[in-house]
Amino acid sequence: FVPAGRNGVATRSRLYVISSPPPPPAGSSSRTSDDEDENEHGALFTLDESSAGDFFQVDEEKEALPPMSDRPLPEYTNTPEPIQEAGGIAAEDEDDLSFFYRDEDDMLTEREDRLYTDEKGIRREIEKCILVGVEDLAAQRRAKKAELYYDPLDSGAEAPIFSLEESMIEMRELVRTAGMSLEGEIVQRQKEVNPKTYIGSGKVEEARALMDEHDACTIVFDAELSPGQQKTLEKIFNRNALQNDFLGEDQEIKVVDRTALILDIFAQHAKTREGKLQVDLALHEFRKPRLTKMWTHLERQSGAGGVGLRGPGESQLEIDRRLVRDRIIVLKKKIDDIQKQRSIHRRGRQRTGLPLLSLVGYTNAGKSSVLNSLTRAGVMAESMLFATLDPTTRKVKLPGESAHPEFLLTDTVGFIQKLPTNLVAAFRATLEEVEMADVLVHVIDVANPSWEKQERAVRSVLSEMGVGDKPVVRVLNKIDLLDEDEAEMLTYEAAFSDDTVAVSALTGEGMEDFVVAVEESLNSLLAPIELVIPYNKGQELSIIHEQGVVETIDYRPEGTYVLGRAPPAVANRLQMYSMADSATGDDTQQSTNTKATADTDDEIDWVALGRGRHGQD
Ligand SMILES: Nc1nc2c(ncn2[C@@H]2O[C@H](COP(=O)(O)OP(=O)(O)OP(=O)(O)O)[C@@H](O)[C@H]2O)c(=O)[nH]1
Ligand SMILES: [Mg+2]
Repeated sequence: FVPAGRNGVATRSRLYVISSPPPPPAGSSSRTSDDEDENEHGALFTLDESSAGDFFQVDEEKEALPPMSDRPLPEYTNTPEPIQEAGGIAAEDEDDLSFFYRDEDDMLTEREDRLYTDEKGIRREIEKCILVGVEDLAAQRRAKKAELYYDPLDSGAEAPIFSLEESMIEMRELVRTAGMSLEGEIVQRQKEVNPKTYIGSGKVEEARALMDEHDACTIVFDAELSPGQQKTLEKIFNRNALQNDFLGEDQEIKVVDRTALILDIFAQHAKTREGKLQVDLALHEFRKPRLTKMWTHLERQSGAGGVGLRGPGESQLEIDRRLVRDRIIVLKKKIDDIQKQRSIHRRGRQRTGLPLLSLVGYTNAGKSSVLNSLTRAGVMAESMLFATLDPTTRKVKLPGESAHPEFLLTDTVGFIQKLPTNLVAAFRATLEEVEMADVLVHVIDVANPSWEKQERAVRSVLSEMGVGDKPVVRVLNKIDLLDEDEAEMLTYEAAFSDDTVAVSALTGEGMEDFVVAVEESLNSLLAPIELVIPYNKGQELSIIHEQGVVETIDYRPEGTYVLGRAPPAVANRLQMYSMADSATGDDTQQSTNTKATADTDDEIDWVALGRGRHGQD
């Protein structure tokens, strides 16, 4: 069994190490945990060992963190000055005053106001909306051209452009996930965008009439609206609303664009403290430029109630701006602190060292289901977009005589086309997991008619992130939903490809192939060796056995001949026994000894790996 954090072995892969470890379950061979799944519900990830079956075993512990209220309060230098103000923003003020005593629990409750609980205790949506789809004909034409020159092997390929219908299907799903009821749709095909209202004035009228007809209070645009466009549209719709007076006094028509809709879903799904802080930051960044434009009704010198609490000549708008600005500073600071904590955990994982695989893929592709099917980790898998927002890592043990009996698998947030970059940036933590991974597992929902475009959209994000050249295992998921011919075709295609497997995470079909593909991808991280090891260096031989793969072994007079693969650091260290100088092949001589030392920082702890296997033997 491997003691966590052996000295002198620097590793590339990482394992979460708990700072104050709970007692390991009986039979556990190493100590692992996830710093990320700090969860308010505590018991989201339950593990049913008995159901893990013969095939996969799960080794999992959960970090035992004290409840938030019991933890020491961090010190902040950027404390915003307390502001008290009567009127509409009182809640914000209160939040600022007690900022350090309660925050994450009270954040992001805005959404709740739009839901109500019925007599059976079920939450129901009250928000009716209509959806506006816009097809940019010029962009579509460009896309068609690009399609002609599309090179499937170019990992840096540009993101594909989804057709109007494909995009609308996705938007309907997003609207549903956000908890609204979709009452009607309007589409416009246009050559250029109307700078004031995005869509043409005729379409605005049409939308108004449709909203009128259905008593809808929200209009969702499948586009990124500028703050100015949003303001103009809101003005137009609300003027009409007031004239028709069907919404009552305090309800206003909201104009929501794609970014705002996705942010709303993120806000509803954020579970961990870090996730909530990140979403809150993204929301504030989103609102900041809209403050001036959108909330012009706040733009007045506030009267009663502000005495002593306002800076000289500060208007309501200035106060609002200051509140948002201060909040952004504090949120950033808090997130920074968590990131520091995270890097401590990461160093711990690096010491223990197991290969790290990261699940990536379009939202709803089945990433969490793949993780579940492998580990029965009980990660929430739901038929909604962006069910997962926080990275969750599990240790997976493979069966039998495997060179890589254990690895870590991280579930991450899903990608979506046209995702604004500032939103992506808000999920730095998740993206870091992807950057750190040795191998990416790209899960693709082949039951979705747009799966090829979705796959390309993901690949273009990956290459933007600079991880486009990491080894990838392509998982064609949900084959159970395809008709027989289609399923057969994809399975056939996968059988001819080293890095592609066709599976159903739901039924477990093809998961054995997945495991083999993972093994192969991990093997690709090993360097080929051909050595003759003197008999007095028997220890070196066992290291190769443990950490690498031995293909041929032969006992010769001068020592043991070994042909196989080993981690690059081991291969480099044993280079003095290399057969490279002799006439037989030269594939071990790929780096010098000096490089070997430089490389060690970047290494996987294969000793841990090998011993893990021997522990099972
Ligand atoms: N029929 C079928 N459904 C599947 C399969 N894999 C996943 N699903 C379903 O697809 C939905 C989405 O699965 P998730 O595992 O939550 O997908 P995800 O990629 O983690 O999604 P996000 O976290 O929201 O990005 C769930 O309803 C799953 O039950 C499969 O192989 N077959
Ligand atoms: Mg998920």
